[in-house]
Amino acid sequence: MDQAWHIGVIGGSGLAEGIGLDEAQEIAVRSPFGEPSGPVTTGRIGGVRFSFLARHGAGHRLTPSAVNYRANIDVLKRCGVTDLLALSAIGSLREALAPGHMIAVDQFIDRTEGRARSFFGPGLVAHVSLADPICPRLSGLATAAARAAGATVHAGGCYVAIEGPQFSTRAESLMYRAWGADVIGMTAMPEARLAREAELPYALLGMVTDYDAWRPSEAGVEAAEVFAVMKANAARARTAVRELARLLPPGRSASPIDRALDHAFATAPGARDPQLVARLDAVAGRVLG
Ligand SMILES: CSC[C@H]1O[C@H](OP(=O)(O)O)[C@H](O)[C@@H]1O
Ligand SMILES: Nc1ncnc2[nH]cnc12
Repeated sequence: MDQAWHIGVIGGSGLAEGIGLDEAQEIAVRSPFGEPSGPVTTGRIGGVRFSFLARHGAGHRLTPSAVNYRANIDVLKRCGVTDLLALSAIGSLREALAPGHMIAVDQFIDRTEGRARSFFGPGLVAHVSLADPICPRLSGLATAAARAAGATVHAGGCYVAIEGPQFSTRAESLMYRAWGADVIGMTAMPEARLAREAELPYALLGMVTDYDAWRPSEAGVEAAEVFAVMKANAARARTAVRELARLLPPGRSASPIDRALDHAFATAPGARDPQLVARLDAVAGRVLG
């Protein structure tokens, strides 16, 4: 039987003020994985439930490396989110992806270092599939929603996630292009990995803010450029979320991602660490009981 949609939205740079939910309520949700970036704002658009979390916290306090991605995903799962839409500022590695455009990415290259990238570990080993890290259904709906909001939207593309906080050197920027990456950012990994472990279909709508550092005749990206383009496009991103609410089919049919953990566990039931299992009550309660 179909269930009700409950869309989680993680707002990135330029979207810390939220997405404009009706009947909005701010709730502090605790996580066994530590401090999330801030409270969750939960509310409605039309008949659809949404929960919003500002990735870098109120006032953009957290660096991409300091964001507790595990706690963020955990609290959204605890709120009952069924699907997760990430909104991010991204640099472009392709001429055709111009500042002001949006892109619904569908692949990742992960160059981040030292971030907690799994809910699982010693005492409960799990391996989920990440071949197709993006949910095609949610991504398709987000693409249509962004187009309905008036944006030029590119469907599909590869996002390389760097550790930051510095932007890339010209040599790195050229190397990522040669690797086949189309856009660059600092936050989608490990966010997308963790969403899959938490059985949350994940899509990422990126707002192109700059051409990074690969164009020979141009200076490399500066933060001011990113903030200015984001400021100019934040309203459109919010409209895209409202359009998404309008475009969602009335009921949510099951997704294979809802069962990503079905065959993922390597550790035998009797060998599992009860403390870790307890921490996983929200993320993996469906399979761990
Ligand atoms: C402000 S420029 C770099 C910053 O912007 C992006 O953040 P987010 O993905 O949360 O929108 C990028 O990944 C960096 O964290
Ligand atoms: N060029 C860039 N590199 C990394 N993250 C970004 N976010 C926005 N533009 C970026």
